[in-house]
Amino acid sequence: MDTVDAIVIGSGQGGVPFATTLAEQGKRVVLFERERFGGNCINWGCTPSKAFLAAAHAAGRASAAGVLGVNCRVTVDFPKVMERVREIRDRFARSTQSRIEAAGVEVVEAEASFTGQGHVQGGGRSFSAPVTVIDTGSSAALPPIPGLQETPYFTNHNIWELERCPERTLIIGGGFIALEIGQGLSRLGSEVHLLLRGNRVLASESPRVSAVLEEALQRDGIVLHRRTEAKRASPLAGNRVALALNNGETLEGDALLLATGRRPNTEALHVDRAGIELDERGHVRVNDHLESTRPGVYAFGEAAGQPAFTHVSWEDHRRLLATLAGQPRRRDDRVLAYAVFTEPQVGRAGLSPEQAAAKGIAVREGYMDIGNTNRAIEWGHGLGFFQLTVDAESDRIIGATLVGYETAELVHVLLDLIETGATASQLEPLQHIHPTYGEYLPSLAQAARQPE
Ligand SMILES: Cc1cc2nc3c(=O)[nH]c(=O)nc-3n(C[C@H](O)[C@H](O)[C@H](O)COP(=O)(O)OP(=O)(O)OC[C@H]3O[C@@H](n4cnc5c(N)ncnc54)[C@H](O)[C@@H]3O)c2cc1C
Ligand SMILES: NC(=O)c1ccc[n+]([C@@H]2O[C@H](COP(=O)([O-])OP(=O)(O)OC[C@H]3O[C@@H](n4cnc5c(N)ncnc54)[C@H](O)[C@@H]3O)[C@@H](O)[C@H]2O)c1
Repeated sequence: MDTVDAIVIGSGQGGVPFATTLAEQGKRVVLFERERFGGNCINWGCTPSKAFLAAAHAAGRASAAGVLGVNCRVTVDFPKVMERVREIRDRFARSTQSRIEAAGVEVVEAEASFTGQGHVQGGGRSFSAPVTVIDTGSSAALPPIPGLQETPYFTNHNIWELERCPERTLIIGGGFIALEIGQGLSRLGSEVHLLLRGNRVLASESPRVSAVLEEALQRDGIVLHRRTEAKRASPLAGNRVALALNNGETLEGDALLLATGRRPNTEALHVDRAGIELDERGHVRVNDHLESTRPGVYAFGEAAGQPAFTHVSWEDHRRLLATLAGQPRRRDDRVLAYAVFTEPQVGRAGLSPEQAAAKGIAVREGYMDIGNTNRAIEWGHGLGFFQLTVDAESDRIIGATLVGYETAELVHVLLDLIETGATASQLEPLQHIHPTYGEYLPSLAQAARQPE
């Protein structure tokens, strides 16, 4: 058993900068990784999905350019698309490994687990440290469908190995992954069917977000099956699949993608041996400062049940470094922002009106149908809206939902205004560049003005 200054389990989006920062300060740091360097985001999440969507949206935009008078015949070299996706993923994973090694972090390429004494072991090595960080992320949660284990299926983990575009893809789920990968496959030539357990896509967002996305997905030719559950999965010849549905129908496809949420990677850790508690969903139970029920053992990112976004895990590493340095930071001390990278995109920051209502905050709303604006008409973008949530009492901007072209970029304006405590009255007189989508943000603040 070896004593070091810090142990990090998992080379995810928070674990790597946490380990390298301490190592660069001269600390002895050991990092365990059981699979590929860079975790979910680089290998099976953000990086491959966004490289894939770059190709898909290029195809989608070219196919839709007829409204501009530009007629394109799109042919997709699917193997080349996927080769590029994997090359970018592999490049990012290699550069993560180089970064870890250059910082002087000791790497153990093995699965880590706790011993009864609270030490961490793996790959025939055993360590103890005053600070241990669990950054083990999550994996796809599989729906309990009879026959699934005998049926070939994809998750976000293996879909990037596809060599041929499936003629017909069945996707279970209507959340982030189903929408991004589903729209991507559709734009690259697959007939995509989304099986929604409920009545709408992105059910965690306001219904008007779902309505715009559903319209966009249907324009792409995606078939939505509402209130539809698979009762049995079966393999067919040639790696094809059949799903028996709750409405009595059977749907056959060339590929099945499961996109039904996540489960934390905490089983293999045997945390119970070290007196570290998990919550009912398997996340490491942490306090406001990301410390587990065992002093000196911390968890962040998805393993700790933080919102499942890369920038949240990354921010968690800064939160923990600051906490260890005696500064007052909490696990939720930033405004949550995120985006769905469909077309149109969904850019979100802070509270939706529904979330504000659930917290008992009285709000005013600003709303604009962005499809009718000059910019959208000039560019031929028909779909989208901008929405602003303003605290009725303080006039502060507390949330925004932007659905439209590249709104994942634009929403940062509002994120920064929320973070800095700006009011709608401060946004309203600002001057933005013409002709941009950004120039409608002051008008959005005006739309949220208190009726005189
Ligand atoms: C398809 C998809 C697309 C996504 N797109 C985006 C996006 O565009 N933007 C965004 O912000 N987020 C996105 N996400 C979410 C984002 O990828 C995750 O929230 C983020 O990677 C979580 O980081 P983490 O630090 O919690 O863990 P991870 O990045 O998952 O890292 C955990 C690491 O721990 C390792 N590990 C697990 N158990 C052990 C063990 N016992 N011993 C040793 N090593 C272990 C794993 O192998 C892994 O490398 C996407 C996710 C998916 C699935
Ligand atoms: N752009 C991004 O930042 C991005 C992209 C992809 C994923 N992510 C993160 O990863 C998380 C996981 O993505 P996801 O799409 O797997 O989860 P999700 O929570 O977004 O969606 C899960 C979907 O599966 C459905 N579902 C759940 N259990 C089911 C069952 N048993 N049968 C049928 N349907 C079922 C839900 O109704 C929902 O539609 C996201 O919540 C997000 O935080 C982020």
